[in-house]
Amino acid sequence: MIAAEGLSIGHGAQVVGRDVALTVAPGEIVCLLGPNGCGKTTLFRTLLGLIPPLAGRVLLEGRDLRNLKRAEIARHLAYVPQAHVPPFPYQVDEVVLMGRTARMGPLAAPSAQDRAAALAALARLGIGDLAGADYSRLSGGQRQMVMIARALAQEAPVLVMDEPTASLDFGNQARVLARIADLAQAGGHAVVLSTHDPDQAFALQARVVLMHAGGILAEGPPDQVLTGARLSLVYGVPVQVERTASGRAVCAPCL
Ligand SMILES: Nc1ncnc2c1ncn2[C@@H]1O[C@H](COP(=O)(O)OP(=O)(O)OP(=O)(O)O)[C@@H](O)[C@H]1O
Repeated sequence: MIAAEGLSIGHGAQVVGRDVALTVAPGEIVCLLGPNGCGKTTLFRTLLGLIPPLAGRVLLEGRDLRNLKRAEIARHLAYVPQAHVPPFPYQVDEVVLMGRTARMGPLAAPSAQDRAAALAALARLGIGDLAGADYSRLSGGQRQMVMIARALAQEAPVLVMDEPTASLDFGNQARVLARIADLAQAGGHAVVLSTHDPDQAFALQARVVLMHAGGILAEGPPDQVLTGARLSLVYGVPVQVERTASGRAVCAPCL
């Protein structure tokens, strides 16, 4: 669905990562982990075609991203940014409708079908009752759900999410993660997300891509990739991975 081959990423002359290989299939969640500044956002921006690869290529449905027009990319690939308060008081359904842009003709007004798709996306995430609400007055968790709804309205099979649980409280983190799991399992979406919390990779049973020192240090199931030794190396503090009585893995720094 989306694949990166021999990718070097970076900004101009500054190489941030080399030899990045990555594939994400329908129904799969890939969790990108790594310390601040390791290049997660740079990789996302390259996957989205916002900055060019320094080497290698990104394939979307088997086609090189460089040969695709912006609207074509948007029909396959939706980006879920971290939710911020916008400067204007948009209504929630208007924000979600923005996800339909790539499916509308140039200068076309949203059709009844576009509006229906926006409302369906909100309903699918269980927040249909927020359609008429002022987006700027929502809680952080609700805003993040609306950003996901906007991506769903785009009807793109691949979802790229930049720290979707950043700045959310404990309950909202769990709610957003549950929705993401559902989008992959029931909806068949391919999801790539970044997080600073390795426990989330276990919770989602995601495939982990652990970035370190300008490349991918390890990749695979959380049980195999997220060992105490690797997490200690990558984050520079001693980390233990322990099992709870129910068998769940918990990563904790040894303070
Ligand atoms: N627009 C830019 N121009 C030049 N260098 C940049 C630009 N954006 C990021 N960088 C540099 O690229 C490197 C990787 O940054 P990036 O934002 O991709 O890391 P990250 O893993 O997403 O970090 P964080 O976890 O803090 O969000 C850093 O050294 C950063 O300073």
